[in-house]
Amino acid sequence: MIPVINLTGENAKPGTSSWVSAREKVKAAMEEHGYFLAIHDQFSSEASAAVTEALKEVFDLPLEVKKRNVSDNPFYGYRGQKPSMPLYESLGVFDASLARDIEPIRSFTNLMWPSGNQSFCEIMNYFVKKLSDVDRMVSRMIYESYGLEKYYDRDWNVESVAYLFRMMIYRVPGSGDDQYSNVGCLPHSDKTLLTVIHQNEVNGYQVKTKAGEWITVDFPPSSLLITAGDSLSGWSNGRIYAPVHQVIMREKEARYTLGTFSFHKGTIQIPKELVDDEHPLLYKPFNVEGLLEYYGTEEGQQAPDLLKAYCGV
Ligand SMILES: O=C(O)CCC(=O)C(=O)O
Ligand SMILES: [Fe+2]
Repeated sequence: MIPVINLTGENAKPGTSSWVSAREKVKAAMEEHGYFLAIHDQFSSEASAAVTEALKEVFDLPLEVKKRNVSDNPFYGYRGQKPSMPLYESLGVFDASLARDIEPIRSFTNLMWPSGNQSFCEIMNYFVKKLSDVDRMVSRMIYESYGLEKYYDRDWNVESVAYLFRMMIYRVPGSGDDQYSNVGCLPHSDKTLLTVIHQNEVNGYQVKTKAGEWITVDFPPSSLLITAGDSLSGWSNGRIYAPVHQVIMREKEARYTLGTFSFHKGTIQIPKELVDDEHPLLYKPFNVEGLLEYYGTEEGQQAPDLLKAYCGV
């Protein structure tokens, strides 16, 4: 039911026949489900344990310290204390150069611990690199699978794609102000191109199928969840599905996750190759700032199909 794709070994080597077959599986999963679990051999269980410890350490800091994590965009900084999501808190680091440069993570670390925290900085930087590498591998596969590799370097480079890095905690139900809520995260689709999530061993992520059924995603060890967002769905002229998902906490331990969220910095325009009689143009050119802004409005919140309401033809 849940697509699982191996992105290790030959499958991760562009040009090999294994890569081509993995690529076709990625395309099929993204069109049918809008997400898949990637099997990935790069995280040792020690690295996963270390990053979970680091997440505990940062979320254990006093609220006023976490609230120093502010951003111009309300979606990119500290989020928490929301009555509708009493178990949830998250911290964000936004910077285009995140994948190549330790500086944004270092300045976030220094904001949380003015006297420094080298091990936190190193483990987060390691994960940001790995997750954004997977984002780049998967996006390359998607471009190739549509025969659009000629646009890949133009579209998915350090100038055009920005990575938001987000750390998240979902506390055990009963531990928040609302004793009865098990809502970790309310239903939504991501506004990203792609989202890549790593979790500790606690499940809770649920995704809604096209048929409207909720399924809980059970992450195998060392796996990553790759989800398509509205930006990529729009770019693909609706071929790729951006699934609605939520987090429901049913376990006795907190769930810790971290993820990279890729955003296109300029205007997204559907490639002409993806428009034909069978696939008439669905969206006008759009940008993600505008989409996020519209999402924040009353009208955007009510829209049954956000992208269509925002920039539908
Ligand atoms: O933490 C997770 O598993 C998912 C979080 C999520 O859906 C989001 O931040 O958009
Ligand atoms: Fe999400």
